[in-house]
Amino acid sequence: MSTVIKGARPYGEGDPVDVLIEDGVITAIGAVQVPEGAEVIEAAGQVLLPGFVDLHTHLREPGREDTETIDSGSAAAALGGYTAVFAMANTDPVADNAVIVDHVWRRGQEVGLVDVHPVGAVTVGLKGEKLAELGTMAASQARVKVFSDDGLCVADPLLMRRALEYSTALDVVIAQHAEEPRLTVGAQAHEGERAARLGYTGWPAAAEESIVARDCLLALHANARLHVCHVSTSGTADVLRWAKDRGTKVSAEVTPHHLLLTDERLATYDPVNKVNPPLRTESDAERLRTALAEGVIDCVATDHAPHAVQDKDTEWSAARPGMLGLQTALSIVAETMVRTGLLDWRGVARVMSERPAEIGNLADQGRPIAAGEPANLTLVDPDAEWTVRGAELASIAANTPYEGMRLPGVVTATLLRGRVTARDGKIC
Ligand SMILES: NC(=O)N[C@@H](CC(=O)O)C(=O)O
Ligand SMILES: [Zn+2]
Ligand SMILES: [Zn+2]
Repeated sequence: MSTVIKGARPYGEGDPVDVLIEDGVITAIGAVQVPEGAEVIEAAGQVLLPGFVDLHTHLREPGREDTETIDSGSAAAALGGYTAVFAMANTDPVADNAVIVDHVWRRGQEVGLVDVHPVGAVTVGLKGEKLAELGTMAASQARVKVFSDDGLCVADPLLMRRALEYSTALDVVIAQHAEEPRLTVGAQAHEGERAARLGYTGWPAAAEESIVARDCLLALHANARLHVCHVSTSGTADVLRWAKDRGTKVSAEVTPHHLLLTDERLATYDPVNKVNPPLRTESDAERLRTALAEGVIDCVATDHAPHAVQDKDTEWSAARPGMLGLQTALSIVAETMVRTGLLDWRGVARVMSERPAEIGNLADQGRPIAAGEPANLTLVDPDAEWTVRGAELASIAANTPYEGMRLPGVVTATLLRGRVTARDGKIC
């Protein structure tokens, strides 16, 4: 089985080249003779990148298959240019044991569009009371590499410390949803002038920053790896810079929506804009963009969070937090980071593929585009634009905050180990 991508520009650099892929591996780059019977993808100068890796996806299976399944979520991921995603543990039942994580892993392999790596829960039932069996999950068929109670914060400092200590022996990473729960009781939106005017209880920046600071110190003293989920404030960027300068093994992600959207959206009253952590101010978003460009924030993760109409289309306070992200991530990064000159395409490869693959400890993802490397690839038309329609996205739920927006950057093909999983907006 061979495929030739004709006339692509790896990392958007240099003259167009042909890429020959045989048996899932890149075997030649340059002017390639098309083998008999090979599948040909005419790239016409488009940008070729390593397949994207999402450290933070909610696929809702098991438990809420009315909003997303491993099948539908894998399709959304492939169409968005992803070749691997990490599926969060806040399912029903919770992914806090080997049976559930193995189901998620196996189902992902059956669907075959993207590698679905289950995230294991840190605490039993996400209850924050006692540690889940991290070792059993790490040794299971799913080989769990990332643990998180995402949706909830591991707030107890003693439990968090233990989790970090165990993680070093298992060579896994603890990903924290940084939210001091005592500071966010009843919180509905970013604590600031806009929330105050609408009478919403505020979600203060310090609720995030205080946990990030605490966890960085715990990780430093335990010599453990910590990953910070969905950074949303400029103060968190300050803490991360400080911690990294001191040698803390901390990594962090930012979501596309926190790069682009702000609490100005509160004025719409539309709960499609409700998310945790909340949309912050313009100056926060600006700082998150520069922190990502500088590497203070390591990568982009979608926090793709599908929700049913009845859980979203209600009054603000009753709506669930979360928004879709897999199929729009590349375009939001193109809009906020590439068009602004903050990142070139090599930088996009770093924040959407290489760094997330390293943090998630995936040996076969985020690899260089070179002969001998696995053919996990994404082809992007940087000049094309498209209009977002929630109903047309592959997810079962349709809660996109970008409805009707015209965005730059179109994923034209995704290849997983040489197999074309998505092409021109269709699943293959
Ligand atoms: N981001 C959200 O607003 N919601 C997530 C949970 C989470 O990531 O905290 C969800 O599971 O819906
Ligand atoms: Zn979260
Ligand atoms: Zn999440």
